[in-house]
Amino acid sequence: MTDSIIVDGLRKRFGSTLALDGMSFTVPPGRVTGFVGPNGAGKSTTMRVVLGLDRADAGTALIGNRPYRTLDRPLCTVGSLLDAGALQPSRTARNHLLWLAHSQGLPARRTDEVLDLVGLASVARTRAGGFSLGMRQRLGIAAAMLGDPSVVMLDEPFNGMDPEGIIWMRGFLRSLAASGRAVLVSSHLMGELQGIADHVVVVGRGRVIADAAVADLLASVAGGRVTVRTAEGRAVAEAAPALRDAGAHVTVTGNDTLLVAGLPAERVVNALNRAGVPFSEVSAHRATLEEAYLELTRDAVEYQGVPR
Ligand SMILES: Nc1ncnc2c1ncn2[C@@H]1O[C@H](COP(=O)(O)OP(=O)(O)OP(=O)(O)O)[C@@H](O)[C@H]1O
Repeated sequence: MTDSIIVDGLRKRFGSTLALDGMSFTVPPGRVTGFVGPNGAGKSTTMRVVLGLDRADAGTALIGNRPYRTLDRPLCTVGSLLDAGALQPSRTARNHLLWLAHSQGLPARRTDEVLDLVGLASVARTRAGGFSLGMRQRLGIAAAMLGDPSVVMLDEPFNGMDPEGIIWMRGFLRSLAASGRAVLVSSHLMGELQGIADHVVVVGRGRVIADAAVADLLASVAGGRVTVRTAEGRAVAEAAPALRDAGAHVTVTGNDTLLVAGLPAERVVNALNRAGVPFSEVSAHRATLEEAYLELTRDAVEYQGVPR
């Protein structure tokens, strides 16, 4: 599979709101790309434009080098889940999918295959109106997979899922990428993306703030904070000056503990050894994707709580 999503210079205004302000990124095949940003950053609008549901004022959105509207059999190229609530509550899960399959000229047997795929085979003949949000998400994903698409785009698929559902979703998204599909997943749950996304596109105020491999993003934000534990009483008088001489910013956090910034762990060890300060621990902090995200989006949050 070789299809990508290519978003280039999208602009979209709703009245006085500039929802998209030059949104540009690519989602290549074979990996999970996380699409993250604060409320109102433009994630849903971007996905709607890619799917031809909203028209951009400027810019282009292509799937496999073609605009969505020109695809011959859209469900066979791109599968999407934007709103899990969008179903006929009186239809059974199977009939919902049968109706969709029929409208796209897809064989009826695909409905049973995708119900199996998402773990809903046992409730195939239950009315979807009674489904929990997590089950609706699964049904929405089953619908997205009907045409065996090469591109998959899911808006907040973890919404309403219980822990078991979240574990299932993680494995499912990884398997989609492993089979060569281009996968775009929006989420507020940064912890979830850390486990599954290879790459993240971070957006704020309608444009891209960061477009990077998860590993690179974490390294850039880690900031090299290191915790040091010395022998009792030697943190202030001996370790701190030695580390400051080596160029570190040092905060003494206890009688035998220090927090060091601006010096990698190996150089912290070297400085302590040179000064003859015994220590029992030198540990580098690993930034989480959540920390990286908060740092990147600090200036892009539309609604920020003001402490009173
Ligand atoms: N149909 C619409 N009419 C008016 N304004 C809209 C419409 N759709 C989106 N907007 C506005 O455009 C901006 C971008 O919204 P969008 O839903 O794309 O953001 P988002 O990143 O998906 O946010 P969330 O995480 O809250 O879903 C917001 O300010 C939103 O209020």
